[in-house]
Amino acid sequence: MSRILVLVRHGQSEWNLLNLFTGWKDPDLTAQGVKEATAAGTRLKALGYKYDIAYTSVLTRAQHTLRLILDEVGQPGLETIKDQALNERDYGELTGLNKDDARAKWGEEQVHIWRRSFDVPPPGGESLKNTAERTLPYFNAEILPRVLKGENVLVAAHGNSLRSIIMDLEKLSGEEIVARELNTGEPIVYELNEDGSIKSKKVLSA
Ligand SMILES: O=C(O)[C@H](O)COP(=O)(O)O
Repeated sequence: MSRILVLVRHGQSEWNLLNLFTGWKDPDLTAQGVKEATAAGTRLKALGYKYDIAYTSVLTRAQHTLRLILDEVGQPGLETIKDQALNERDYGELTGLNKDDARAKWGEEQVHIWRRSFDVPPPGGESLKNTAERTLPYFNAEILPRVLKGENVLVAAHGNSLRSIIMDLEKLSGEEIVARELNTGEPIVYELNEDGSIKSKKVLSA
């Protein structure tokens, strides 16, 4: 029984490239993002796992990343569940703004607080804590039980929706998780014990 859980942030998106706050907006991958997702699939393929189910958000960049990975691992038809619980954190009024312009307007420190504090939401948006309040009930009800019964599960999602899940899995504090940066298209492969604790973890870096 292998109990593999793979978490992967989408490849570079058009708005990542433009340095815009993205949140629930729906840009697709750039050519670079397509390469990153394909390379993530190649690295996963080398591990040799077969997956039982995949989960993704309702946003194009995560779904496209997942499709490219599934093609690479030779499971293009894998059952996939799309749910908005896995969407990126809603960036509220920052959505669509350039991150450097936002720093110029509100100051480096304030923008850093909005991006990386645990519980201070950007105006009209979600903090990481708010994000966890929707991702974790979904993860714990739908995804984790499948891994614990011995299935291999692939999740393609977003920087902050995955941070909230990693915080819970790795039992990190709010401070520890906001310091964790997730690279685009970089799979994190967990093997879990029967009780949900981590048996092993590998980050498949480029
Ligand atoms: O929504 C976004 O802009 C990014 O996907 C994540 O942004 P962050 O690194 O500012 O949290």
